[in-house]
Amino acid sequence: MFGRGSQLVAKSFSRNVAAASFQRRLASTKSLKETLQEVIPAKQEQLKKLKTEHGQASLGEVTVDNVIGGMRGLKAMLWEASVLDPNEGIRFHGLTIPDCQKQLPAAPGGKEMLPESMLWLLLTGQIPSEAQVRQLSAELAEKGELPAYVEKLIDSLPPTLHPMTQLGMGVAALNHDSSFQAAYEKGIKKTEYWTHTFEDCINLIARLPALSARIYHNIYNAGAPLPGIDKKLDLIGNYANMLGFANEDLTEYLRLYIAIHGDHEGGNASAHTAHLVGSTLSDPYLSYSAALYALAGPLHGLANQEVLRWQMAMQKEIGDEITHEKIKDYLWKTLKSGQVVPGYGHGVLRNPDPRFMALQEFCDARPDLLKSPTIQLVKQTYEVAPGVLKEHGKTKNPYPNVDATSGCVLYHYGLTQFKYYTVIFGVSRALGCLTQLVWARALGLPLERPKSLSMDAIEKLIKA
Ligand SMILES: CC(=O)SCCNC(=O)CCNC(=O)[C@H](O)C(C)(C)COP(=O)(O)OP(=O)(O)OC[C@H]1O[C@@H](n2cnc3c(N)ncnc32)[C@H](O)[C@@H]1OP(=O)(O)O
Ligand SMILES: O=C([O-])CC(=O)C(=O)O
Repeated sequence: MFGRGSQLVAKSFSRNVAAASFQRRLASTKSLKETLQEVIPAKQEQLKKLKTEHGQASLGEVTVDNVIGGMRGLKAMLWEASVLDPNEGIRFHGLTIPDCQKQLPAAPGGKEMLPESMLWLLLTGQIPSEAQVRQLSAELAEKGELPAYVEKLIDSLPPTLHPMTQLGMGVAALNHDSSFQAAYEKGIKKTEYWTHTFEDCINLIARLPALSARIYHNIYNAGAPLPGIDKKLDLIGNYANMLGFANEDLTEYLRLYIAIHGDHEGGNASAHTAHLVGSTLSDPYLSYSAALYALAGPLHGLANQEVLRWQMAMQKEIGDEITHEKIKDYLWKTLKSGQVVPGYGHGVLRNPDPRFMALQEFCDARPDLLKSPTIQLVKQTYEVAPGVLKEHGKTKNPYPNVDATSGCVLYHYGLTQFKYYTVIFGVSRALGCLTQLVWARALGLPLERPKSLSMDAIEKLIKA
């Protein structure tokens, strides 16, 4: 799929990062905040050097297409934790998803990397030791209870209100207790911004499972008991428990899902929104609440809900005897009616999404998932859709993105309420968005304010 040369360079780079990180993992017992404190000065120095030595270096020109085409391809944002390659997909501090699967600590008795481990990697660029991850899980459980006023707010919402609307409201309301906002009002120095931002980010990540589970409970499970936080469980062990799913396979799936959806460089709509809002020094709760409403759009995170809706409509129409020919006809019907095929295409990727591949591998390793009609239909659609989209000739990327499969596994395990699926994505994307907010404060990044142009102004510039 990729050039052999670039594959070898990528492999050796990833091995080097992996070896260095592994040594650190064996050695360190420092807390997340202490580790972060250690790595900040070198990054601050790197930024200073870039500014003073290369501030005027060009990274490419800006075309009219960039301006009117959703800024596609424009290199215009600093984002530290991950970089997306159009062909290879995402790397977190240089590590691919398989690298992370090998190196990041799992839950006791589990196999999948923990989102806590991914958070550690995103924030510090280092692989944590098991002891460090257990300590972080315990800290998150300790901080995970919702304040009573937020419980009351969520309980007062109509169950017909979309779960993503509820999640954004709950996250915004948590800013009542923002450490950053309180410290800013008191008048702290800029060098102290990051510690308060960090405190808010950790508190928010800790509280997302209880908030998200409460939303699920109120809408789909009212009347059933809602368990509290178990201080001995990891973040997602608790989330699954509070959702009412004690199934260990689903819990492992959620750990993998939430770890790999955590960050997708900075230009995606949710990450970019968090960064933009955060650049005004809005606190992490308000910044991430805004990001959630970008994630709730069907061209972005909500596509995982749309895939299920689309797939079920297809199944209803073509019946139980599913063939490639029938799927092909349904794909053409969707395209000819002017709709997009959800779960396919991407703003940057030009190959199948490695997150899609990782979730497919999870299914391939489990006979019950392989037998599931919902998951079989994902595979059959994957066998046909790229050909149809190529023939249709519009999309630059005819391959599946992560949303093509993520919800189908949830459906198989009994989490069938697909309007809820983007909330799970929202629990995950906090890892990357909040990491960047901490770094934006530690690096003193400025207010984001690009220049816009009217069409007349563009024409004037072209003539000049
Ligand atoms: C986690 C994530 O956010 S992953 C993305 C999730 N979203 C989806 O799966 C929704 C379906 N996909 C899409 O709508 C698009 O591929 C996007 C929004 C993801 C990317 O959009 P773009 O970067 O503009 O894609 P691209 O440059 O290939 O678009 C060119 C044309 O192909 C169309 N196209 C792109 N993907 C698809 C698709 N899956 N089905 C049909 N048409 C498509 C676009 O709508 C556009 O049409 P237009 O010229 O009439 O406006
Ligand atoms: O990168 C993007 O534009 C969309 C995406 O896949 C994500 O945010 O996970």
